[in-house]
Parts: sequence; C-alpha cells; structure tokens
Amino acid sequence: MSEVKRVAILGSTGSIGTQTLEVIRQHPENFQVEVLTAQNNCDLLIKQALEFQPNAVVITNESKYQVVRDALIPHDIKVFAGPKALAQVVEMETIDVVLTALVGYAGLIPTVHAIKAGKQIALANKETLVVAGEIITQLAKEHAVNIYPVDSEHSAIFQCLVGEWHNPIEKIILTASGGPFRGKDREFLASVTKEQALKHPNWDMGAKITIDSASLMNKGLEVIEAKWLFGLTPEQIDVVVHPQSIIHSLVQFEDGSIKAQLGLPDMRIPIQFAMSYPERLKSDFERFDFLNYPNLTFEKPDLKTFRNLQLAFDALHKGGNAACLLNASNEVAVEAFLKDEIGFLQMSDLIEDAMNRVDFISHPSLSDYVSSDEEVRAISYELIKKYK
Ligand SMILES: NC(=O)C1=CN([C@@H]2O[C@H](COP(=O)(O)OP(=O)(O)OC[C@H]3O[C@@H](n4cnc5c(N)ncnc54)[C@H](OP(=O)(O)O)[C@@H]3O)[C@@H](O)[C@H]2O)C=CC1
Ligand SMILES: CC(=O)[C@@H](O)[C@H](O)COP(=O)(O)O
Ligand SMILES: [Mn+2]
Repeated sequence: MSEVKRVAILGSTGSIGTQTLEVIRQHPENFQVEVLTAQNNCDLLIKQALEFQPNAVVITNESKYQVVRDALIPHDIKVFAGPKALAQVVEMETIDVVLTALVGYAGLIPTVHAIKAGKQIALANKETLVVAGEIITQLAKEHAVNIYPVDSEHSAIFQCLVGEWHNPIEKIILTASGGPFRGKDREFLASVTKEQALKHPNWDMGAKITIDSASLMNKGLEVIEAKWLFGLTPEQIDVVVHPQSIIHSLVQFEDGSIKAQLGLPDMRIPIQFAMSYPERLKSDFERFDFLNYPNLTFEKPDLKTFRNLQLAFDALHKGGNAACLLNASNEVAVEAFLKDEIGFLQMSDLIEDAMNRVDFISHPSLSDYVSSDEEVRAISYELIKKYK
C-alpha cells in the first residue's frame, strides 16, 4: 500500500474492534489509528489509546468521561463523550476509513455522518444496512463512498466478485454454521439457557451476535445486509447450513460457475481485507489445511424451528420499514433473553408480535426509521412484561 490509511474504529473494545487493532499492530506501515470509541469499557479504551496514540477517543457513556479524560489529556489525546460526539468525531478531516464495529442500531447515525463526510466505510455493523439499507447505499453513491464488508460471509462474496464487476450475479449462497442448536427441535429449544446459547461452535464473538447466530437471526440480518451490499433481489439469496464454517459464502454466475471463499474461521482476514483492498497484505494467521477437514457438509436451514430466519425473509420481501422493526424488536428480545426475562423461543414470538403493532411505511425517510425504531422498542418492552 502506498499511503498510510488513517482509521477510526467505532467500538474498539469489542470483538471486532480488538481484532482490528491486532491487524493494525501487525501493519504499522499501512494503518494509523485516528479515533477509538467505546460505550462503557473505559479501562480497555484508555489502554488502547496509550498504545495506539489516536488523535481522539469517544466514550459514549458520559458518566465515564472524567476517568478517560484524566488518563488521556496528559498524553495529548482529545476526549469526547456521548452518542452525539460519536456522530461528530467521524467527520474529522484526518480520517480516511471508518470501521464500524459497534453493535446494534447505535451504528446507524455515525455511519450516516461518516458517509456524508466522504469517509470510506469498513462495515462490520450489519444492523446499519438492515435498518436503513436503501438510504445508506443511496448516500454512499451520492458521496462516492465505498462500503467494504467486514462480515465474513459478505467479505467472501466481495472477494469472489473481485475481477467480476461486469458479470451479473445469478445468485449468492450465504453459509450458516447453524449455531449451537443445529438439529434441535422446539421442545429442546423451549428450555435452553443463555449459557448454552452463548457457546458458538466456531466463532468467538460479542454476546448479541452470538445469540443471533443461535436463533438464526444473524443469518436473517445477513440476508438483508447482502441485498443492500450487492444489489440483489430476495430470490437471488439462498442460505445453506455448513456446520464447519470453512466456506464463508459463494457466488453463482450466469454461466453456472460457482466461486467460493474458504479459510479457517478468523475474522482478522475479512477485517484486514476491508481495510487493505484492493491489496492483500501478508499475514501469519493460521492456514487452512483440507486434510484436517475431510468432510465439508451442507444442510437445508430449518425455518420452522428457527422462525427468526423466516421472519427476516418476510421482512426482506415486505421492504419499507419492516427490517427496521425486525431489528429493533430483535435487539430488545436478545437483551431480555440475556437477562433471563424471556425464553429462547419467545424471542421470535416477541418480534412477530411487536412488528405487527407498528404501522408499515413503504418509503421511510431517515427520521421515519428513527421513529419506527423508537416505537417498536417501546412496544417490545411492554410486551416483555406480559411474557415474564
Ligand atoms: N464479532 C464478530 O466476529 C462479528 C461481528 N459482526 C458485527 O460487528 C458488530 C460488532 O460486534 P462485536 O464486536 O461482536 O460486538 P461486541 O459486543 O464485542 O463489541 C461492541 C462494541 O461496541 C461498543 N458499544 C456497544 N453498544 C454501544 C452503543 N450503544 N454505542 C456505542 N458503542 C457501543 C462496545 O463498547 P464497550 O466495550 O464499552 O461495551 C464495544 O466496543 C455487530 O454489528 C456484529 O453483528 C459481524 C461479523 C462478525
Ligand atoms: C463471523 C461472522 O461473520 C458471523 O456473522 C458468523 O457468520 C456467525 O455464524 P453463523 O451465524 O453462521 O452461526
Ligand atoms: Mn457473518
């Protein structure tokens, strides 16, 4: 790479954020950290800032501001607090790439600001595209901003498409691990605990996405993310369960040829590629050996047992604010499941119920998305009281 890329990492203390810093630590000649942000974890944020010497940090929980400021101001690092600061800091002139590694709906507004400021986006926060894919992709076009996927499946598709930009996609096949409850029935799922759900078979990730993987909502969100990233119709998106998570996804072209991207489950590869594209940088990540995986297997997803994936396909077909409603009620459902307030199967009941109680908007504006999100969250919290 000829120029050093200056990177803002939103959510630097999480699973993706810390792995992004591992990549940057390996390539100081290619990347420089400009901004780091966290919600609560001020100890790790301070430690990261002292090591990487960013221009600025943001702690969104304002009650932690004083601690972070006292630690970093003597080192000439600017310190800001609150969600508004997150949206403003991404506009800094010294940033080239914004890597969105924060979790949930909170990723939307900072990403809108970053795109409007012309920053390239390395997108891990899939919820941004699920909530407002149409607006985000349109804004990116208007501001000549590229959105590079970090999510492993979407990175796989992107990697398959390099050199194929003029060849239409017939369809894509998103692979799903099936999560810790693959093959289980509803009777079993009725009594699973959060400890069981938090044990992903192949990936070590933050709590929210791990629960989403267990319920197959993660795959549902990824189907919607794929629609917007690659401009696909719902009919062009298939899901296949591949329990080994070695084939990260596939693209089928109009001549019938299928390309796949493979590798051990290691998020540092897609993170690095999203930041280094079009170049591939050397890495010492463990290499995949076919002889250790004599059986790569494939199954049909069970949409009747794992209803969240069906709900996501329904939202995709419906369009408008449906996926925004799905996302917000799912965030509330996951939070409630993690607090033992509702059971695993009740997450789908809650999402379906809450979505049906909010008006459908066929062509939402950004402010419609904000109010749809607020409304369905409030309804979801009310419904949880009934479910308890
Ligand atoms: N982990 C993975 O392997 C993958 C993750 N993704 C996606 O990447 C995103 C991040 O996931 P992951 O790294 O697992 O999540 P984590 O929970 O591990 O990390 C989330 C990060 O965001 C911060 N954060 C949490 N809530 C807020 C908020 N409301 N406002 C601002 N910052 C906040 C956290 O700060 P603090 O530490 O202070 O709480 C933390 O830095 C998600 O959208 C996920 O779907 C996609 C593919 C793979
Ligand atoms: C690493 C990554 O991209 C996750 O989104 C992963 O795909 C989760 O696995 P499943 O949702 O397929 O279980
Ligand atoms: Mn994924």
